[in-house]
Amino acid sequence: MAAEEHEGEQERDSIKEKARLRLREFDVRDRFSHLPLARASVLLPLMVRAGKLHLLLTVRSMQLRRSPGEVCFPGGKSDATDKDEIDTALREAKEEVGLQPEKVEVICRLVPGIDKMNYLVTPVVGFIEDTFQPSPNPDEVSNVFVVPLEYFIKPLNYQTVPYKTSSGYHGRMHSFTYDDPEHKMSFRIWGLTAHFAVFLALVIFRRRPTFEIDYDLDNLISSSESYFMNLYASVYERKKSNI
Ligand SMILES: CC(C)(COP(=O)(O)OP(=O)(O)OC[C@H]1O[C@@H](n2cnc3c(N)ncnc32)[C@H](O)[C@@H]1OP(=O)(O)O)[C@@H](O)C(=O)NCCC(=O)NCCSC(=O)CC(=O)O
Ligand SMILES: [Mg+2]
Repeated sequence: MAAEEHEGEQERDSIKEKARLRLREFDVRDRFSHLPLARASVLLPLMVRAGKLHLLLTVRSMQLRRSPGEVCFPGGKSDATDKDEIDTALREAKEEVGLQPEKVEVICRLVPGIDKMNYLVTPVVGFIEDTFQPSPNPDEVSNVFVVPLEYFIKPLNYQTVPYKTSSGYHGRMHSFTYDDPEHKMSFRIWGLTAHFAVFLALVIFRRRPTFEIDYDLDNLISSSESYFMNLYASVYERKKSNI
């Protein structure tokens, strides 16, 4: 093996090892699995390219009823046959982009989010091979692209949108526009997907982003969990009053 190649491999291994250690500290395992909401999972697929961590994202097909044309992670609703949130994420990633489950090194589950249909959405983080070639299922996915993870703390094109959910919860929504040199296209990453990407970047880099966030960086675990619990409480109160 050539010397530079060996160096490249070592560098990649050390980037991955650092990320693994940080991510494991934030693993929530099944701590939120008992909550009485419908469930979905997404896979946050990480890979190392040119010495940097990258995140793989998809563009939803225009035919889909829910969120057509929006950028999201591979993922979907839980199926009765899924053992847990990890199973759901891996099954959906296989269906949508042809990623073989055995080619994913699952690292952890992060604090969930809640989507506009009140699904509890669990992000599952895993490493995939840097050489992975997606085969998107055209019924569900119209495009696949990768973004350097750092973009989600140091973006070139960023907007923040204040919002209020139907349950009355006030928050901040991130919106990134990423000019992808590979596709020569711009992608807009916002909402729940951007929320997960930012959190992942904060966990791994522990650096202050160039925009404002709703977490205390010095207490990221507890502040991300209280952010979620506030959101959950507002959804739950509303669900109860609708019964
Ligand atoms: C929550 C989710 C993980 C749930 O996943 P999916 O919606 O992909 O669910 P899924 O994969 O199980 O199925 C998608 C739909 O496709 C249908 N479907 C499945 N196979 C199909 C096929 N072969 N042909 C046509 N349709 C098919 C399913 O029946 C389902 O329809 P049906 O649904 O009709 O049963 C995702 O929706 C998500 O990531 N949402 C956030 C996206 C986002 O960030 N958008 C930007 C901002 S908006 C935002 O942030 C607010 C928010 O979304 O909350
Ligand atoms: Mg899906």
